[in-house]
Amino acid sequence: MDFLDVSTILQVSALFNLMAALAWLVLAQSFRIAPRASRLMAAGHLLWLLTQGCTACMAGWPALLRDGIPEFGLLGCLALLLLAVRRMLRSRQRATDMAWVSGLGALGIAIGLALQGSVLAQFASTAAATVLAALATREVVRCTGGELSRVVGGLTTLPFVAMVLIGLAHGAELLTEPAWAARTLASTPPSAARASLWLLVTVSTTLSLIALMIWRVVARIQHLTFRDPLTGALNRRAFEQALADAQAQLQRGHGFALAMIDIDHFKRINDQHGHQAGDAALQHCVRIWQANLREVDRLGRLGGEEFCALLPLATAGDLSAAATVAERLRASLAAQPLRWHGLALPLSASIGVALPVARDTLGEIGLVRADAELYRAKAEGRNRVCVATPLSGNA
Ligand SMILES: Nc1nc2c(ncn2[C@@H]2O[C@H](COP(=O)(O)OP(=O)(O)OP(=O)(O)O)[C@@H](O)[C@H]2O)c(=O)[nH]1
Repeated sequence: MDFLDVSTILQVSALFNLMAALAWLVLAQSFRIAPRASRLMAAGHLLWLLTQGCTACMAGWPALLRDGIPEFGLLGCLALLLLAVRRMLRSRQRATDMAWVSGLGALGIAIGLALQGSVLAQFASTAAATVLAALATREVVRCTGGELSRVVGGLTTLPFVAMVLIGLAHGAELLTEPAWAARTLASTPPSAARASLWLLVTVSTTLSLIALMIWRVVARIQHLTFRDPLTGALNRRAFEQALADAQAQLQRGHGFALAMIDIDHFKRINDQHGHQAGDAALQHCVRIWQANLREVDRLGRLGGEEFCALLPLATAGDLSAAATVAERLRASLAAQPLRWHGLALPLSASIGVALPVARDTLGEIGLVRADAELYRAKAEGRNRVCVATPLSGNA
């Protein structure tokens, strides 16, 4: 079939890489969407385009260039892809592993070229590129696992897995078929099947990255909608929704408790050390409390320096379990002062705990009672937990 000849596929691939590079640049420059990741992706596509372009027209070039350009190009593209994936997913993974793998790969290619054995150069670039693709796969699985549905997560990961498999197959081919491998990539144009496979992988990897970017934008919008921008705790609206949901669960026998929390003498921090210190104190408190809560617990900022923790209970009505959690929140904050410009600012909080009642559809009774206990804790000297006696009608 004419439309499947190698040069047509390579032209389509070149056009695709050019368009993709431009699209990533527009996203980065005009829309400021994941700008660094988008720029890295654009650089990756342009490098691939350049590599393909050189490969197509270097018949008369010195052997060193003919053999070296495709291998260094492949390695560079995979390194850029891994960096882009990590930026896109806001991974905290350092780039040390990427630098080591790329460095060793480049060294292997250089040794292969110096020995005039393109097999070694090809093998080094394939091995390093495969490891980089595996690192990118691991990153995608780690960052999206549990966050995306299985189908979407699987589809997004698939192109990266395919890259690893192609790398492994090519590596095995180089090792087991030395007669084939003795010919260089430059002197052996890829078959139509191989060129199509690479085009497919390039397109599907780009689509995957776009899916990850959309996921990131949606996650950001959700964060802005449901989270307090300063501390990352749920905002009031989201917390009230969580409370209403928990109340609905209470009717079905799933109990929960409310712990109303207020930082003690917070105004003093603002007055003595400035508003920025106050903001840092709020972030410090939430960081500590989140670390002492379970995944199922919900922490909301109701306003100013007032927070509320919604604590699902394993046993409905188990007030002592809720009191234990509240005491843990209090004690952990009291034990960890805020480090601020060389000072250690002690912080404490007063906490009121109450059990909601099933007859209250919106959870307001629970909130009011937890609030009353909070004020009792303040009145009794602060930095303490006060627990409400259960009302009749508790689930
Ligand atoms: N830095 C900062 N301060 C805030 C924020 N929201 C509210 N505040 C301040 O928090 C302070 C709350 O003061 P008060 O209500 O008197 O409470 P307090 O000083 O903690 O006293 P007690 O609760 O009685 O222990 C006020 O000065 C508010 O301006 C915020 O987002 N950042």
